[in-house]
Amino acid sequence: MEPILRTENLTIRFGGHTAVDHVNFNMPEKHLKSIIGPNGAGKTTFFNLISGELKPTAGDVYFKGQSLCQKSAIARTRMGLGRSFQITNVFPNLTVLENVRLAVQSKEKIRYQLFRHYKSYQAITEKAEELLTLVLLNNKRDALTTMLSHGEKRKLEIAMLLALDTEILLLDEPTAGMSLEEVPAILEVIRTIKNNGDKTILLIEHKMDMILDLSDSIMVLFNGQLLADGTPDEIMQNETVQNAYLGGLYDEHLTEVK
Ligand SMILES: Nc1ncnc2c1ncn2[C@@H]1O[C@H](COP(=O)(O)OP(=O)(O)OP(=O)(O)O)[C@@H](O)[C@H]1O
Repeated sequence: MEPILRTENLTIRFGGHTAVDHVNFNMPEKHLKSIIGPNGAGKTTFFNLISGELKPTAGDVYFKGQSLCQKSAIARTRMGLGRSFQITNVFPNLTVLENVRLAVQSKEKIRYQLFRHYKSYQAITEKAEELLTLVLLNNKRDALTTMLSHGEKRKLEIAMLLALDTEILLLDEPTAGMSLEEVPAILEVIRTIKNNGDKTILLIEHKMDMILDLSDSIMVLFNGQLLADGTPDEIMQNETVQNAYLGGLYDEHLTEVK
């Protein structure tokens, strides 16, 4: 079966530095794959190449077998590749519900262009509320976005990404900058999305316990190259990964690999 997403020799150079170096990877549908690797390994750059924010120097990305090299980031989102919003893209002085409603509306507008009457307005609100419940944020629906904690903002980003209803979700460090108490809620949100069974998820994370808990597979980037790709067990036992990256950096007491 054709993977839903794959890359072929994906490469980008910044001046003399090759940040992503001939990466071949593929994702089966409805799979959750995590990307790990030390700082500067090329994880975010790899994401940006997939989402279309960066153009590769060589190689290509394929969505359901279709080449994406000529597709803009917006075109890729329309096709079904969603990347989490940065919170800077939301309206800080609107409420949480209003922001998600706008995201739902933008998706519906793309599809139907017919949202003028009350019934559809109500449907949008209901969809937004459903998403806020899914990300455990419904209790903050009437709060101004600017008042949210960091963890709550990350949940809002996920709700807005889900509003776009894309088949693939690209989540770049959803727990970055969170307090330890906030992490389990995000873990729960991602687990719920995964268990709903209709999304393919690509996740960049540094928290090893979370990665091992959630992932169907893990790929390891190192100096822009794909060092390994396998099940969590395979990756934990992979000698090359141990020597190059995990060895000495990860033990059972240390939950975050940097
Ligand atoms: N626009 C750019 N111009 C020049 N160099 C860049 C650019 N973007 C990324 N790089 C370089 O490419 C390399 C990979 O960066 P990237 O941010 O993808 O790593 P990362 O694995 O996501 O790291 P982190 O875990 O710290 O987020 C780094 O050496 C970085 O300095």
